[in-house]
Amino acid sequence: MMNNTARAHTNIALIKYWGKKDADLRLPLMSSISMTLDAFYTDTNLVLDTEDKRFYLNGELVTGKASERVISYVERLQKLFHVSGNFHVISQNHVPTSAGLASSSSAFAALAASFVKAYQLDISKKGLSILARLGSGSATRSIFGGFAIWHQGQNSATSFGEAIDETPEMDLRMIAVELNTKQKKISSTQGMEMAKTSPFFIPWIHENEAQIIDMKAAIENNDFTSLGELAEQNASQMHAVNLACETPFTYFEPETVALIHLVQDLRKQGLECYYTIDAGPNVKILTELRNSKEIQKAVKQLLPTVKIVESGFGPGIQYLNEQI
Ligand SMILES: Nc1ncnc2c1ncn2[C@@H]1O[C@H](COP(=O)(O)OP(=O)(O)OP(=O)(O)O)[C@@H](O)[C@H]1O
Ligand SMILES: C[C@@](O)(CCOP(=O)(O)OP(=O)(O)O)CC(=O)O
Repeated sequence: MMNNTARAHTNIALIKYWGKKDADLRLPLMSSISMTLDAFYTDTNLVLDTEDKRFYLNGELVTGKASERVISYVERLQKLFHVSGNFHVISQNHVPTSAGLASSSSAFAALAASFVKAYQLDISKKGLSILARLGSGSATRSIFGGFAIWHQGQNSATSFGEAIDETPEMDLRMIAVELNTKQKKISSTQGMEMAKTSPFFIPWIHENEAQIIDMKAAIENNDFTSLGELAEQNASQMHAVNLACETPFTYFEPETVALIHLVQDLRKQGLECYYTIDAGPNVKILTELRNSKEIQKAVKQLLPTVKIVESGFGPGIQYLNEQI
């Protein structure tokens, strides 16, 4: 049996994607910039010519909505490339699923890559990023390591991810504080639709262009302080949009807010760090290597039971061994 296993690492957006202009094509209303992480990843093998269509995640058969999303995604790619047949998607998440730790970014990047391998298609990384986008927007950026940008584009052909710097020199660590890794109630797809009802949604989109320019400059200049300040501001704005919706909602839990205060306090004490938060309660703290251990100690003191995972820059898409 051919092994088509692809490994994709998750990425965390520093300038976030939160809003679509075309839901079916997953065309965003803004560009986004991310850091690919080495600590979290997904391995996915698309097995062809099976008796039926199935999705296995972490060794268990998945049914219902989560399975439909994955199966209909593969069917969509099959149509695009004029191929057909049954398949099994066999995937392992080395990241908590649906908890705002970007499992969908690594999931659909790995699945798109495995599809391309299974059907022996000759696709560039840019093309692969476009295919990944059809599964989950943030997956466009997980094709690349280091820092990546997703250009919002005008249509499917112009909305793709690109590497900014795959082997950055910046001393940047991301400390993921896993408060709660239960599946969230409002998926990212739902959350960003609801966000459109917020009076802050249009201003949020307008801020994006300048933030992208500034974040690119911070990366180019190896400027951790500017990167952290911008990332924190951008994440806070995204969560403010959600709180002001017609039906207000938030992904924050009490511990999320406690960690925001902790980061601010540590900064006052001279330990430079910043937070970013995605569609879930978990907090990611941006810092430099020299302060990382002390910050983790402070988090443990405040919340002794949480799991903490430190991450550096991860690589782009990879294929695992050829034969099994
Ligand atoms: N390994 C996998 N293979 C295929 N689909 C997966 C895999 N892991 C997660 N998914 C699917 O990805 C989606 C998770 O996206 P969702 O937006 O809810 O959560 P998330 O993990 O917080 O990701 P993000 O932070 O990118 O929003 C779910 O539909 C889930 O079933
Ligand atoms: C807050 C975010 O993590 C939202 C990610 O949203 P998804 O990429 O999961 O959304 P869909 O395209 O609907 O699948 C910000 C980001 O990663 O840019």
